[in-house]
Order: sequence, then C-alpha cells, then structure tokens
Amino acid sequence: MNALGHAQIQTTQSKNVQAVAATQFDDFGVRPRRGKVAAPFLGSRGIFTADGELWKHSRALIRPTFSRNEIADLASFERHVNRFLALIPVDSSTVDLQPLAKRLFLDTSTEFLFGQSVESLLPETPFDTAEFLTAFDYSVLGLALRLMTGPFKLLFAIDPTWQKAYTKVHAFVDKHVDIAIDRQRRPVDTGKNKNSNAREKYILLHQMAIETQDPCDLRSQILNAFFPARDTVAVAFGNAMFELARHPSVWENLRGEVLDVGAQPLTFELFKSLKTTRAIINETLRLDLPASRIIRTALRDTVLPVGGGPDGCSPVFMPKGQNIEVNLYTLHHDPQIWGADADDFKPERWGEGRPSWEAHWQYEPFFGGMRMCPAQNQVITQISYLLVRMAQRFRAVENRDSVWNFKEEIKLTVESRNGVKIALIAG
Ligand code: HEM
Repeated sequence: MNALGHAQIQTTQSKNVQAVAATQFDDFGVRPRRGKVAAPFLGSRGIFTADGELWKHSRALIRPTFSRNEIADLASFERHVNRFLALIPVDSSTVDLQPLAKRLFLDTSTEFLFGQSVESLLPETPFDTAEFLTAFDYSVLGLALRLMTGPFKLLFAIDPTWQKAYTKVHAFVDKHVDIAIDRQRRPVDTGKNKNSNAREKYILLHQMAIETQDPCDLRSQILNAFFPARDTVAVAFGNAMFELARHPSVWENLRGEVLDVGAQPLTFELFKSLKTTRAIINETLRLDLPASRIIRTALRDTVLPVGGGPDGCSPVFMPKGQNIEVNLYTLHHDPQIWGADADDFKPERWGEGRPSWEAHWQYEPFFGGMRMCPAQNQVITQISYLLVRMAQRFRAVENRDSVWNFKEEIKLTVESRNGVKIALIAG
C-alpha cells in the first residue's frame, strides 16, 4: 500500500505474522518509526520505542511486574473495583460504562506503575486528575498523529499545545520519579517493620529505581510502560460488555457459571477454570480487539515467507527501511479461518475440540513472539474478575444505544465510538 507517500507492506498471512514476531524477529524493529517521533513525549529509552540491547534491558526491567505472584495479588484491584461498582446505577437507568472503566484502569495502573493511584473514581481526588488526563490524552493523540502521518509529521513541528501537554505529564511523572530515587537512596529501615510478614507491594517505578537513578532514564522507562497500559484493558472490558448487552443468552450463560462459583474466593486459579468467562474474553479480543495494527520496519534487507509472485504464495523481498503492517483485525475476521460467521460474536466457538488458532498464528490479540504484550495474563485475570463481579451483582444487561453495530474509533487503540451505553438490572 501507499502510506502517505511511503510504500508499505500490509499482511494478514499467519506465516508472515510468525516471521515478524518470532522466526525473523531480529530483522524487524520499531525504533526507526517510533524512536525520534516519540522522543519528546516518551523519551529515548524504553520498551515501546527501543530495539536490540536497549529493548532487552527495558523488557527485563518490566518482566517481574507481571510475575505469577503479582498477578495473583488481587487485593488492591478489588478496592478499586468496589468503587467502580458503586458508581453503576442500580435503578436500570442508562450508563456509559466506557468512561467509568477507563477511570478504573487509570486508577489501578497508576498505582502499580507509579506507586500512587490518581484515584479518579473518588469524588475528591488527591490532585487535579482531570488536568492530568487531558494532558495525557492530548500527548497520546499528538504522538498518534505524528506516527500516522509519517513524512508529513513536519506539519506538526511547531505545535506548542503538544509540548505543553507532555510537559504536564512529565511534571506528574517526575514527582514520582523523585520519590522512587529518594526511597532508593535512603538507608534500609531495619527498625519497626523488621519482623513484619507483610509482603511489600511490587511497584514498577521503585523496582526500576534499583537499576538506575538517572531521572530522565526513569521517566522514559516508566512512561513507555504506562503508555500501552492506558485505556487498553478498559476498552477490552467495555467491548465485552458491549457484546453482552446485545447477546442476552451469553450473559445468561456467564451468570450461570458465576452463580455456580458461589461464595468461593475469586482467585487466579478459579478464573482459569471458568470456561464461559474465558470464552467471552477470547471472542471479544478476536472481534473487537483494542490493538489491531502492528507496524515494524525492516532493519536489514529481508524476505517474507509469503505475499510475492502472481498468486501471492511466493516469498517477497523487503528492503531495509520498508515498513510492514500486520493487520490483526483482518486476520481475526478472516472467513477462511473463522468460517462464514467470522463477523458474529459467538463465544461458543472457543469450546472443546476447537482448532488451535493460537498455535497457527491466527489469533494474536496480544501479538506473539519476543515482543508479545507482557501484561497478557494480568489483563485476562482482571477482565475475568470484573465480569464475575458484574454477573454476581446484575441479573441482566440491556443495550441502550440506538446504534446496534460496533463502530470503531481509531486512536492508538481501537474503541467503540458510541461508548458502551447499557443498563444493568440488579438481582
Ligand atoms: C486488553 C489489553 C491489552 C491488549 C489487547 C494489549 C495488546 C498489546 C499488543 C498487540 C502489543 C504489541 C504491540 C506492538 O508490538 O506494536 C502490546 C505490547 C505491550 N503491552 Fe500490551 N496490551 C494490553 C494491555 C496492556 C497493559 C495493561 C500493559 C501494562 C503495562 C501493557 C503493556 C505492554 C507493553 C509494555 C508492550 C510492549 C512490549 C514490547 O515491545 O516488548 N499492555 N500489547
């Protein structure tokens, strides 16, 4: 395709997906496209913008955040979920769940990444959350526009609004960076907490400060991790509720499974056994996936397994510097893989005896290979937790949107343009 004057390859072939993600991983990178453009906002070091050794270092810094123990620790998530549930009307009036869910995940992600939640679900927030959010959203929009317009990004070269926005975000992050560095430099407290068995909560920024106390490096590393966390899970959960409001029988199946759980504690292990819940999440991430376009640049001359020749089945040459877009949306909607009902929401397709789409690189909502989303298990656990709590509390969910179909709004993530307007029936 011609992407605003640049020749770019678009692919939906699973063999090419596998090559880009895994078997030819070293041939592709993100830095040529993202590095310079993102630097003013995200800095020059971090998981989202780096390749090679720098990327390996950033990935190693972030990995422990998503360890089994951290994911299984649902106590602080529960605190935020209770606040979220308290804001949902129980008189069957219409609510748009999307902005509420975004506030929930903003609160949880700021807590586990920075060590302090912005508490946007509380009536009294500790500081001007709205101002921070506006600044962050504008910073992301500015970055998205610059990434999408490629050679025309110069049009935005003198845009003081973007600079103002990311400067505000930096001020917020720097405050927490200073706290993390200060904490690291303080002598270890061997006093009153010495015998305490309480496990200290894992906070990514504090862990990063053990490795580096360079404030610019820390700001860059943590912003690179926060950036993909913002909105993605809220959008995925919102999309699941969007579909459930239009498929009452699936809600009934979910509620049946959840009522069978009874008063058992909601644990990581329990979620793994909830087949209907997991099928709903899988199907939502297939149909309405928040991250649908993966773009890479060839770091050297390379050859893709398929796409060339008159029938598109031969290998195809990609010169160094050319971009490739892996279009996960089309892959997830391909009738040759999913059947004639590829565009329909059918969680039952994830039942026993199904084909192993994942093993064949046909289902990749978190992408795959070395740069696969590190938060995958945490995301699935948190969405499962929320769906279970919703189904415990509400007997039914009704669509209250005059528009039936899912209309995409494409930002850096893809979300429902009309929000998630529903009513929840308590019972
Ligand atoms: C439903 C929710 C989410 C989905 C569907 C999702 C999907 C993805 C996808 C497709 C990628 C690959 C992007 C690319 O290579 O261009 C990615 C990367 C990444 N995601 Fe997620 N993500 C989600 C939530 C999160 C959360 C909550 C975090 C929390 C920190 C996170 C952190 C990251 C990071 C750091 C990367 C970059 C990994 C690397 O380049 O090594 N994601 N995600």
